[in-house]
Amino acid sequence: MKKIINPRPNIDENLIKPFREMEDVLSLSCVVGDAMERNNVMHHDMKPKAADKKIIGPAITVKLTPGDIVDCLEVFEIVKPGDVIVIDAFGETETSIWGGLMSGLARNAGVVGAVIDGSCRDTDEAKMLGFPITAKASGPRAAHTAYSGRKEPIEINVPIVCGGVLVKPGDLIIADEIGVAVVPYEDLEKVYKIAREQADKEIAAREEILKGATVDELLAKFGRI
Ligand SMILES: O=C([O-])CC(=O)C(=O)O
Ligand SMILES: [Mg+2]
Repeated sequence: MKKIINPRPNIDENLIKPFREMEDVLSLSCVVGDAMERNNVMHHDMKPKAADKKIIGPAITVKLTPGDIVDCLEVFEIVKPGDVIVIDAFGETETSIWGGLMSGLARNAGVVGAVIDGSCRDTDEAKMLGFPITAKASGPRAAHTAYSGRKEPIEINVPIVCGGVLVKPGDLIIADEIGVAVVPYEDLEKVYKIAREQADKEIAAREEILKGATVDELLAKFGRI
């Protein structure tokens, strides 16, 4: 059975940290998506299913196999604190490939969230643990792994498609209650600059609106709404 387990890529935390510091920015997935000309935004049905917490961190990717999807237990040996586990389960919504015990293992490893193009379960447990999961669906039926003992076929740290977007190992994931934006690793510096500028303009515009500014006044001052 196919099994590819690539090491974690080298990730410069200095490129990730400024995004982590944007945690309090409202509509963060929108702001970061805008900074990429509204590209690299996952499908709208990728939504939080567990803890009410933003997910910001570099992707450790998992690619499963349609028709034989397994739990990605080996990923816990590779992840580092701050990572996000991103799983391509081919949009399969009837078989969950992530559960509460896995959320606990991920949390213990310092993983800041899971993003799943597929289904998860035990979301009550993940909420109790404070572990955020963004997924397409949730439901009780799980993969065969616990019965079969098989942990393959699986590929870890290969390029995947998740929520319709290409995700390479090390790309930055920004997931909030609105959705998920993916910043390619090589674009981090450029996208951060644009996103920070937009966030600052929005903070200023929000204040003006609270004071009663009109559309024309806002356009004159900020160039856009
Ligand atoms: O049994 C599974 O497939 C996963 C699960 O429920 C858990 O991690 O708690
Ligand atoms: Mg469980």
